[in-house]
Amino acid sequence: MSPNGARPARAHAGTRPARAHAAVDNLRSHLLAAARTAPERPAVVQPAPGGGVETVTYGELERRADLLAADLDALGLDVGDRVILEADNGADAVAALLACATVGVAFIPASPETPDERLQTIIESARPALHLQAADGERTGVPGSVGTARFDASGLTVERAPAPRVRRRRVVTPVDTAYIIFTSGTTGRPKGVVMSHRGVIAFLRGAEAEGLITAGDRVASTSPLQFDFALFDIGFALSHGAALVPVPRDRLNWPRRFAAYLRETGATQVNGVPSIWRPVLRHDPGVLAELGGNGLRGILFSGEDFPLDELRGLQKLLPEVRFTNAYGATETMAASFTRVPNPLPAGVDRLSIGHAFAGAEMTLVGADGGPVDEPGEVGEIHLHTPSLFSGYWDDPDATRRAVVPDPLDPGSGRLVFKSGDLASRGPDGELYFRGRADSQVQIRGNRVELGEIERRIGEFPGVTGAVVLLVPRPGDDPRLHAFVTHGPDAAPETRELVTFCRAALPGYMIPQGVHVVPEFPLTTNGKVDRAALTALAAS
Ligand SMILES: Nc1ncnc2c1ncn2[C@@H]1O[C@H](COS(=O)(=O)NC(=O)C[C@H](N)c2ccccc2)[C@@H](O)[C@H]1O
Repeated sequence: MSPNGARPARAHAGTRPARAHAAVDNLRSHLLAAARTAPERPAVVQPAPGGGVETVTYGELERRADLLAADLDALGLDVGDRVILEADNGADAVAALLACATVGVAFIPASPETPDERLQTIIESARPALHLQAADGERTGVPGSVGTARFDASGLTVERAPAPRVRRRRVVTPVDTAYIIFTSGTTGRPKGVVMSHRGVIAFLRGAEAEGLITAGDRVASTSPLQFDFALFDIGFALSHGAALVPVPRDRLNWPRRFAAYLRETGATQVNGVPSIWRPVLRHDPGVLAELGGNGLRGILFSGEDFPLDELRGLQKLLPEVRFTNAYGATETMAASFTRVPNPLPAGVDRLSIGHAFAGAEMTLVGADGGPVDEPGEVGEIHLHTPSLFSGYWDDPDATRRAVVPDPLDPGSGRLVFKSGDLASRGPDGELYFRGRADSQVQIRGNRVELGEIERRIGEFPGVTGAVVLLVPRPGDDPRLHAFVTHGPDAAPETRELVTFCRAALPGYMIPQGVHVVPEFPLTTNGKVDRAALTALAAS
């Protein structure tokens, strides 16, 4: 199927057919469906080059995607080749990823902030045919083995053509790779999460069934492109025929500019990790109050626990806004969307991650490999889902550890995602996140869930956030370190904090090092950077 939908004449027998771009279950056809029915509707609302905001319609987005797809096609890339797509989120980046999907090349999203050495590691691992960056991108030093090109609304400008390929494939199928996300990988080398067209589309269909937004919504996206949260936002907005509102970083960090941009673009929904709300809550809560009355009707967050006092503060400013806790991992894009009561009842001290989205199911498995059904009992989440990733790039061992035979039905041949997350069930079977399996540590022979210590410290008056780590010491027992942020009043006294912990926790769970910090360091995806804190504790 050529990009604009007409089916090419089949080549006569004996020669290879011209490349056919499948229109069935291809990310491009799924995300541009609205271009068929309402091409004049807004697809992306973003800053205009000369100031103010501009709207790119579905028809214009498709035109740009077709232009880029034809230019990519002309480079002779094979189905399955990889392309690094380095850009900030925006209409041209979306057109570029749709173009990749059209011709069947896998895009590896990177953001301009990705450090050179990390990009180098990804290039060594993924061996991409091409590095694509925006026309005004500043990346230099891409290795000679990789072609380089720039893109904008007028198409592709090739600087260094990719090496000629042997083209074995001609049809893009739903099980071909749509993208590869290289996650920071808490341990060792980054893992490339390979996601097929079919996986993403199955997930987006499940998300649509949740009825969270309609075609009239405008979804503000605050995550960098290399975080699959951004890809979720793009897919979520476009698959509903809604508008995507990418939020540039320089708007995100200034509360007044953030609020003004949301108002100016008409954003009705804001998606992001909990930390995006910290600057506005801390420095300028008033700007949010006016937002609530100006069209903002939904906030969706994901990535880590939302500190409850911050969440309550946000809800107080936005009493009419609907809060959704989205839980899941890049390996399945996500797993559940759970409505958070607004206001969160006083007695609630843990957010629910509910039930899996329509078409998926989360089951809990105990350390013994058996089912965990008792309410309150902790088990590891195993996800039964059509949105399962294809595997980790070039790492079959890691794949086998994560994609396992269903422990509750091992003979079935079915595979499930072993999430590495712990959870327990509430009275109605809804799940509560209980931390990462690898953050469950043994201290002097006792099993300790670091989250329990963080929760206790978080109850201390004035504490606004707590992160507890077990920091190894060469030749000695590891030590429990607590990092604490506090509100405007005085910093908590270490002695008082420790006494407060002793009143509720056994001796082996009492932090031995307490560090009051102005704020927590964040990863590029906006999550608390535990590795940075560990280095701080060890220093
Ligand atoms: N709502 C949560 N509460 C608490 N811990 C959480 C939560 N969402 C993840 N996590 C944690 O983050 C891990 C996954 O990290 S990740 O692979 O970088 N993916 C993400 O963080 C975002 C995720 N792909 C996503 C994208 C778009 C919509 C929803 C979800 C999970 O295994 C959990 O440990």
